[in-house]
Formats: sequence, structure tokens, C-alpha cells
Amino acid sequence: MNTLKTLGLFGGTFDPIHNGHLRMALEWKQQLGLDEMRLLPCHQPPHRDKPGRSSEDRAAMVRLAVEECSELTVDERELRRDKPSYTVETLQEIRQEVGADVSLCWCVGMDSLVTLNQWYRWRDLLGLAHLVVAARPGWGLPLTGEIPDWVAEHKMAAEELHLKPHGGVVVTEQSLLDISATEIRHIISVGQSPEFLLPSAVWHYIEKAKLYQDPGVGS
Ligand SMILES: Nc1ncnc2c1ncn2[C@@H]1O[C@H](COP(=O)(O)OP(=O)(O)OP(=O)(O)O)[C@@H](O)[C@H]1O
Ligand SMILES: O=C(O)c1ccc[n+]([C@@H]2O[C@H](COP(=O)([O-])O)[C@@H](O)[C@H]2O)c1
Repeated sequence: MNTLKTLGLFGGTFDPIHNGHLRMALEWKQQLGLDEMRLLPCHQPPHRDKPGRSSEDRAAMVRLAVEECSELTVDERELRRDKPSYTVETLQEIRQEVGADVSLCWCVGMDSLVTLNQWYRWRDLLGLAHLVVAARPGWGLPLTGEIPDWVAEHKMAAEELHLKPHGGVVVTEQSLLDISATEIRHIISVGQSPEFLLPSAVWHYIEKAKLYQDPGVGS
């Protein structure tokens, strides 16, 4: 059987992007042997309040972060759709661009998986891509319910990402960094430094643009 080109896609609000995201994206690419790994900053997160920072600021920080790592790239397509950034629509666009014979791997943390059944047309996701899920500190999948049943039905070995273009759920084990954007926003809002939690170029951008300085911004 021929092996397929594999394209990893990691979407996020990235408000701001941090080393937890970057480390995870890099580990996915390396551990799964993906040919490419793209970060996709979302424009309007479908399931949470509009971020206080503009899409342009959040995407600029992702660009700066990725400049420091030759293995990662940025895909800014969601910024060009002035509507909620539904993953199924992003995947439809990418599938149309790459054709049927590329393996698309939509990557999420476990906290995203536990609410997957609230995503727009969530059952259609596997018709377009695989779902790759990393365990995240503090987040476990419940043993019973709609999502665990769906995961059990579609669970697949990581090697199969190279053989099938879509349709499987792969759970990865990684050395995750316990960092969250919420924590970083809080640290900055109380006048402390978030250095070493995120790339220094991103911290310089935040300082220059005076982002996250209002009390209460951490929420
Ligand atoms: N430290 C981390 N380790 C593993 N996965 C993470 C980590 N931080 C975020 N993720 C995952 O990255 C994706 C994008 O997350 P997001 O941009 O919301 O970051 P966040 O740190 O969770 O932000 P917030 O604290 O604002 O919710 C999600 O799939 C989430 O599960
Ligand atoms: O398609 C949806 O309905 C949907 C609902 C929630 C989240 N997502 C996507 O999941 C990714 C992670 O979201 P977040 O809020 O954890 O940063 C991001 O790319 C979102 O666009 C997508």
C-alpha cells in the first residue's frame, strides 16, 4: 500500500500562543512523522466569547512564534472568513485544495475533545480528516457517553495516518507542558513577566502592543 502525504493541522485561539502549543505541535509532527504541521489561528472561536485581542494580533504572535521553528508553519485562512471559524468548513476548504489522497490530521488537546459534540457538524469531521488528540494535564475523557463511544468506534493506530486520508481518531501520549493562555493573560495583567512560558519574540510583541494589561483580562 502506498503511503500518503500527511498534513497536520492545529487550530487554536492562541490568545496568546505559548510553549505548550508549540511543544505539542512539534512533538506531533516528529512522533507521528507528519510531512507538514500548520498552526491555524482562528478568527471567531465558535464556542467562546470573542477574544479581547484582534485576530491580527493573535495571528502576528503565531507568525513570530513559528519564525523560531523551521518545522512549523502558519495557515491564516480562518482570518479571511468573516464568520465563526467552524473546523468542518476549514477542512472542506483544505480538502478541496489538497485533493483526496492527502492524509489530513486535525490535532486537538483532550479538553477540546471532551466538548467535541458541541462543534458544528462534528460527526462530519471524520469524513474530511483524522482527529489526533493529545492527553492534557488535568483533562481525562469520561468512560461512557456519546464522545467516548464515538472515539471507541473510530479509534485507530497512529501508523494508519499514513495509509488513510481521513476517518480515524488517534490518541497520542506526550510530555505536555502545563501552561495555559489563561494563566499567561493573568500573569501579565498583574504586572508579572510570563518569560519562559512563551517565545521571547511573542513576549516582546505583547509588551510593545501593551496587550493583556487590564485587570480581569485573564478570564
Ligand atoms: N499546555 C497545553 N498542553 C496541551 N494542549 C494544549 C495546551 N494548551 C492548549 N492546548 C490545546 O491547544 C488548542 C488551542 O488551545 P487555546 O488556544 O484555547 O489555548 P489555551 O491555553 O487552552 O487557552 P485558554 O487558556 O485561553 O483556554 C486546544 O486544542 C487545547 O486543547
Ligand atoms: O467547529 C466548531 O464548531 C469548533 C468549536 C470549538 C472549537 N473549534 C476549533 O478548535 C480549535 C481550538 O479551539 P480553542 O477555543 O480551544 O482555542 C480552534 O481551531 C477552533 O476553531 C471548532
